[in-house]
Amino acid sequence: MSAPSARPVPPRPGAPLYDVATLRRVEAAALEEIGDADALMARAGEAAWRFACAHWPDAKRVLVVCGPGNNGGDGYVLARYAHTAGRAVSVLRLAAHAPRTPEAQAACAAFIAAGGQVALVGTDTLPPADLVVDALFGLGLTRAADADSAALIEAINAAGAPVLALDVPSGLDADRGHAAGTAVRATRTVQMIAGHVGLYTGDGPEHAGARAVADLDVASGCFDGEASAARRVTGSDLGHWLRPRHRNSHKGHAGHVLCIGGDHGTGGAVMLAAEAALRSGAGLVSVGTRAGHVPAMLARCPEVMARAVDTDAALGALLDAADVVALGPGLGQGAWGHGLLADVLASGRPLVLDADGLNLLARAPRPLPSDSILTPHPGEAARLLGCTTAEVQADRLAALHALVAQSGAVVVLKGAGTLVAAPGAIPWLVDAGNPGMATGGMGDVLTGVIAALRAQGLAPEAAAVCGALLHAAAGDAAAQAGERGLLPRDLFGHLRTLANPEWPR
Ligand SMILES: NC(=O)C1=CN([C@@H]2O[C@H](COP(=O)(O)OP(=O)(O)OC[C@H]3O[C@@H](n4cnc5c(N)ncnc54)[C@H](O)[C@@H]3O)[C@@H](O)[C@H]2O)[C@@H](O)CC1
Ligand SMILES: [K+]
Repeated sequence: MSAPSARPVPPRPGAPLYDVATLRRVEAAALEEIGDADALMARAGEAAWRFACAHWPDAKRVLVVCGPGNNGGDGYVLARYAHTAGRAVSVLRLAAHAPRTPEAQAACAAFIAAGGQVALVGTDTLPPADLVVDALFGLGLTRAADADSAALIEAINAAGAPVLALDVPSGLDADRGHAAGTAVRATRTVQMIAGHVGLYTGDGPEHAGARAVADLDVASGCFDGEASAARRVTGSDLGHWLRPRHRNSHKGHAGHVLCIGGDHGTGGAVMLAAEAALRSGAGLVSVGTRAGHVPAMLARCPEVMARAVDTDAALGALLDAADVVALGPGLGQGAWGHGLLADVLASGRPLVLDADGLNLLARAPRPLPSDSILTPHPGEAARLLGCTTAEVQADRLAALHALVAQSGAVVVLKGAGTLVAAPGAIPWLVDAGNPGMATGGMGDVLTGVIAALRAQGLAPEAAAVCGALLHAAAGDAAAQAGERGLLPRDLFGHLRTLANPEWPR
């Protein structure tokens, strides 16, 4: 009799996202293969029109704002389809934005030949419309929008109609996810050929709205030899990492997490991390904290083994028993926290470092165990890098790479479009989470989740990305009841549910 087949392993998760330089090369390869630049633009404009019809089938008055480049060209093609379909189409452009490329000029001429009209627009209020199509700037944006373009973008945002952005919401940097000046706030964005990394992190999600990709039938061979800038994962990818437990599991198999932190006045932080670790499947969770917080910890969660760590001996015993240490929530930056960090680093235990653990590291940089995980928010990242939070947010991917290079660790850069990277690996982008999660204590929960997954045997990179995803997905589930007022502890029940994806038995 043959052995029962192994449970199916899903393919490597994540959809590739690309930077502009790579998309330009892919586009060039596609143009070479197709042999006709107008044909690719025709596909883009037609795909965008089909997308508009699918989402706004009843839009009678369609306003298309065209810029000077090929993004504007896509807009002229869409306008021709809309006009031919009998919609009331207005194409508007700034006087300075006459089509400059041969393809855009041809698309504009074809629209006019079909009976369409192009009007010059000032920077004042736009005429009423049921749908505004933003074809002002795409991948070719090279600097913050000039004054007239910025005013036009403001007019699009104030139009009071749904906005469909072609390829990129105009004004957004498609690599960095940064809106240096003003940028279109789209209802939806249809990206051409492949996903653009900047639409998924930083300012990107806010400006792009719901994102889709029109692949324009570009052959997969056009991507040969091209690396993605990031891999996008969503809650449906959790099953890749969260396998069912073996029937004969015992608590020793699920690992022992030690959470350390909770200086005077911030005891709740380490309690949140500890409970999150239990709800994410850690077999045992210990807490080392200030003596005054031990009774509250035990009252809140009797499954936790809470100890005062006011002496080195007490900490040593806890460290000996731990598989993974989560250090930082509520730690403070005083002598107590400083001493704990030094002792934990000396122990060489696998480490998840957060909050004041990171701030102490920024003040006194030192080597970390090679399998450490750091979970900075943009402010902590800025302190580690010696720059401003705004500089981190202006180029989150660059900040992520710099943190990995600096620390040699796996880094989770939190914020909208959380990024995760290990040394030498393509970053992960977590496409989940919501603004309701901008609440004190939410990061402490993430620390506990990641530590628990690490303790259950996931390698550092896997624990970090799966943990960030599990945390964000739990936040989304909790936000079903509303984003405002969402508390970190509202995630606990959802962590438990989502940590157990359905698997055929
Ligand atoms: N080449 C092709 O056949 C295809 C092109 N596509 C479209 O083409 C777009 C890229 O076209 P382009 O490379 O022409 O670039 P864009 O159309 O994005 O913009 C380039 C133009 O905007 C000007 N510009 C850039 N930044 C500015 C600023 N801050 N203020 C004022 N003017 C500014 C540039 O001088 C240039 O004239 C893509 O985003 C996509 O929409 C895709 O549809 C795929 C096919
Ligand atoms: K655009």
